[in-house]
Amino acid sequence: MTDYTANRYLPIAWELFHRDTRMLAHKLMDIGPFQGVIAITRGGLIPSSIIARELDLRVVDSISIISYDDRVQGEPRIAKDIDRALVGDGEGWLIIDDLVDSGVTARLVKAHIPKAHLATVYAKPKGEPAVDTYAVPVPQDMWLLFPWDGELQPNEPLARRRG
Ligand SMILES: O=P(O)(O)OC[C@H]1O[C@H](OP(=O)(O)OP(=O)(O)O)[C@H](O)[C@@H]1O
Repeated sequence: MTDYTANRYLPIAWELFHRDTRMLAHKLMDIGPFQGVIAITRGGLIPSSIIARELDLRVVDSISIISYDDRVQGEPRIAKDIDRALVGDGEGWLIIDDLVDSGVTARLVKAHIPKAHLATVYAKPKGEPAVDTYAVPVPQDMWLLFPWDGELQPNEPLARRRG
């Protein structure tokens, strides 16, 4: 039997990503107000921009966590920290990422900025408990292919692919 599981990508188009992020914005409107956004780079940068626009927030900071090397998870580390003088313990701040998968990144950031509200657009079951709010659940074994990570090219039907 053909093994197609190696290709279980779920492509997310720009329009769908924008719609799902706006869905998250609606949920966050019921939870706020917030005073600023912290993007978890790099995946959190684009949703942070959309969320900041929808929630009319003008102050945006970022934190960079490096934990994957070509899809293999290693020890997570902070490559770029927040402005602590601005953010403090995170009270009233919103942390945004595109996806929570294993939850490693979200747990590290929550421990680092404990009072902030952490939200993701997409959430896999293992990572779901690590975030405060998310918009769309996705199966653990699917790889989300975000629009900035892919390009249009011809492909084979799933039934003809080999792993
Ligand atoms: O729940 P986890 O298992 O920690 O995975 C989720 C993290 O993985 C992705 O980032 P990635 O490390 O691929 O970096 P990038 O956003 O810079 O591409 C994603 O943007 C999250 O930050």
